[in-house]
Amino acid sequence: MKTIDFTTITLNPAVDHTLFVDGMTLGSVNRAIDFQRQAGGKGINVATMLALGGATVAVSGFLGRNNPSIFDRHFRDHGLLDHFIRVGGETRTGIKIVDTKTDETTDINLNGPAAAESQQAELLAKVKELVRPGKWVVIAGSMPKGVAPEFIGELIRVVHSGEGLVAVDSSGAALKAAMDAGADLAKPNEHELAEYFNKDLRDFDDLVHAARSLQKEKVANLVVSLGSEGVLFLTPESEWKASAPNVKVVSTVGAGDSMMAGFLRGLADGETPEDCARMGTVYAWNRLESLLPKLPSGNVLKSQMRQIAVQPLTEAEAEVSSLSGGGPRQN
Ligand SMILES: Nc1ncnc2c1ncn2[C@@H]1O[C@H](COP(=O)(O)OP(=O)(O)OP(=O)(O)O)[C@@H](O)[C@H]1O
Ligand SMILES: O=P(O)(O)OC[C@@]1(O)O[C@H](CO)[C@@H](O)[C@@H]1O
Repeated sequence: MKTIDFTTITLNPAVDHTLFVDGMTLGSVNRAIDFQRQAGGKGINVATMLALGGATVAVSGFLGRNNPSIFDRHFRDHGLLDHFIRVGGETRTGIKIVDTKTDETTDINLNGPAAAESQQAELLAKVKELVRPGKWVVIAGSMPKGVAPEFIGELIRVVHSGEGLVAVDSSGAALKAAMDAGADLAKPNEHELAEYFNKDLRDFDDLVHAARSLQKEKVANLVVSLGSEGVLFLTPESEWKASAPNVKVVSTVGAGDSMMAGFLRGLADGETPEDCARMGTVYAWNRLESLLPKLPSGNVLKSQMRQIAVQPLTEAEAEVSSLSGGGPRQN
């Protein structure tokens, strides 16, 4: 089999329908000024950005048998190695409404087809085949019907038994199961972090405290994405905060997935944690400014890396507390 640099697993992919509306009004007729339909789902989005960066990426998970063409085309166009298990029914739709007046994106994610126990066993066998020692396997996105959150733990054990590394982007019970099973990297956003600890994170202090305790107790590499406020990256050796310069946001769909791709690319290339935070932010930045996934040439990427503001987390904490007197964050 071809060399595989990364594998991504999307248990619940989606055909994303992005609608641009100039001023959305609930309860009335709205007209879209633009529309885009593309193959999506968190693991597929991560894989696409990794492939655009030059990596060989295998994609797996569960894909509906009845509407494969948009995915077949996407995998072909990006050179993704298709190892999806086909399940009965249609891959679900994800509706993304981008309000160009407020710059807000609203997601309505539909339910996808169920994966039977035999198909889950098939996926575990497939992942066993795809794992490579020292290479990252990404498990990203929600769980489809019929799949228990603990299945993520089973996937992690298969990857670890093949000496691979696991990065997880999930939420709720699945994130808990992944933390208990010993994932090597996790990328919750601040809401998922609050949900994990079942408490409000009222200010930056609360956020940092929660991130530190998750990193110390459960996961070596913790990435906490903070939307327009940037990202935190905590490892056993160091803690960083990074943010992009002024970004002209076209859509936020897939920004977190692109960030994950950039971090993994940095880690796989043996970059410092500081440069991994830069790379993650640059990948997210490029995704935010384009409706279709894209990455610039190496030289432009390098110059973008230099524009990312990165500081030790302790420095960011001191800045925030001197600005706010330690009070609640102003978003
Ligand atoms: N408006 C913005 N301006 C600048 N950077 C942004 C903006 N929105 C997002 N980013 C960058 O993209 C990264 C990921 O965005 P965000 O935190 O929204 O993703 P997420 O919530 O993790 O995504 P997902 O829904 O895929 O889990 C952020 O950490 C930040 O670096
Ligand atoms: O329902 P999930 O699996 O949590 O998220 C699915 C999804 O919103 O995530 C991607 C963006 O991150 C989209 O391509 C896709 O529609």
